[in-house]
Parts: sequence; C-alpha cells; structure tokens
Amino acid sequence: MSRALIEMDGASKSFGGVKAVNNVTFTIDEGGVIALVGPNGAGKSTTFDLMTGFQKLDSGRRRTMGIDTTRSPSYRFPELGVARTFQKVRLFPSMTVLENALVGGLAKFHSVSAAEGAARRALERLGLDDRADRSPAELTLIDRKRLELARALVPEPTLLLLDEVMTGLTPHEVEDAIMLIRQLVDEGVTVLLVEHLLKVVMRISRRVLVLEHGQLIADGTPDEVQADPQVIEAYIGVPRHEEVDDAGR
Ligand SMILES: Nc1ncnc2c1ncn2[C@@H]1O[C@H](COP(=O)(O)OP(=O)(O)OP(=O)(O)O)[C@@H](O)[C@H]1O
Repeated sequence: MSRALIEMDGASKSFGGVKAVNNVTFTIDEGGVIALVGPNGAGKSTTFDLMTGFQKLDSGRRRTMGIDTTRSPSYRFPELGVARTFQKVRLFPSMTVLENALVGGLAKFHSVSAAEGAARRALERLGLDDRADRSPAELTLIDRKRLELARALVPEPTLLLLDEVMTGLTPHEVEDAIMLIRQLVDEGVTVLLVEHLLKVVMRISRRVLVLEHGQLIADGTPDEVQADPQVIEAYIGVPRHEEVDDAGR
C-alpha cells in the first residue's frame, strides 16, 4: 500500500450549532488526483481547514506524513510537504506579485534568496513571471488564482490541496488547469481537489470522497461513487433514470 500523507481520525468541527464536519475518518494516500465533493455547505472547505491546521479540531486526531499533527498550527504544514489554496483568494495587496509568491517558501527554505528562486520558478510556470513586480490588484481574477497556486507550489509540496480552483474559469482555462494538475501528478505531487465541476472531477480523479452534512457518505473510484444511490440522492439530487433521460439515451 502506498504511503499515507494525511490521516483524519474521527475529525469533528462545529460552528455554533452547525456540525460542519462530523466524525470524519479517511486517509489520503500518495499518488494521483483525489477529489472531495459534496453539495454547498457539506463541509468541504472546513475539512481542508482541519487537514491543514487552519481550524482546530473539536475532537478527533490528525496525522501528517506519519507524524501526529493534531495540535499543530497551519504554518508547520508547508515544511511537512502540504500546501493549499483557498476558495477565496488570499493575497497581500501591499506586496508585489513576487513577494506574494515568495511568502509560500519562507517556512520551507529558511532563506529569502532560496525562497525567491523557488518563487520565480513557480511564477514562470504559471505564466506570471513578466508581472513579478506588479501589485496583485493589477491582476485579473484568473491571474490572482494563478498567483495563489504559484505560492502553494513554491514550497514544492508532496500534497497539494486545491479549493475550487476551476470555479469561474472558461472551458479553455479549465483544460489548462487540468493539464497543469496532470503535470504535477507526473512529477510525483498528490493533488486533493475540492471542486464543483463534477465532470472534471470524474475525468481526472482516481478516487472520490463525498461529504454530506459534514459526514463522509462515500469513498471510492469515480464509477463506484457515481453508482452509489446515497450519492445520487444526496449530491446529484436526481434519480439515475432521469439523468439518463436528460442525456437523451
Ligand atoms: N467560520 C465559520 N463560522 C460559522 N459557520 C461556518 C464557518 N465556516 C463554515 N461554516 C458553516 O459550516 C458548514 C460547512 O461549510 P463549508 O464552507 O465547510 O462547506 P463547503 O462544502 O465547503 O461549502 P461550499 O461548497 O458552499 O463552499 C456550513 O453550514 C457553513 O455555513
């Protein structure tokens, strides 16, 4: 069996009376693309926050690269090989594009010049190197997303968590994003996606986890998950025969 990168054991998180994540257990093993899907408010982003130390677990445990990180803060994760993007792009407006990318490498490299080298390589990869000295305010939405992805790549992660990076992209931009994800996988990066574009998810993932109301209701291959009645009911909300009818078959 391949190496366990992140193990969540009985993870729970509530906000007031809302159980955002409710006793969830899963392991993210190494290799390929894995997706975390579910309806709006199912707890996907909170699960990402719990996996990366951006939210404290109310109960349950977390291991990262085999180390108990249940109480570790978010800044420890890049050096462990885990990086992420956010659903709402988080950039520093008073810093340049290069500086925003470079921040992603400080915890890993412990030297500004090494982090700057990695940041320049990541910006080049995302096609932003010609705007390194600009303000992020001058970038379009897609380029701000690219910059956030560049920042996540700077520490050269083993596991990359992408929170809805394809939302709002044109079909052409989605294909570019898929190509980049596949290149990263070829280089040995494991990619965990939260994504609403189900067709894309089913095309590129080897494994799909489904959350509903904070609980894990399915975990399997795209074919297994799409055939699961609980998933069809909860997530797609349309009985299978109606879907088939819609497709004109
Ligand atoms: N910081 C917070 N404070 C209060 N409630 C929160 C907070 N973060 C999330 N929630 C609530 O927890 C639940 C799960 O939210 P979460 O954002 O994790 O779901 P999601 O699956 O990522 O949703 P979406 O697909 O809409 O992004 C929702 O009911 C949400 O309103």
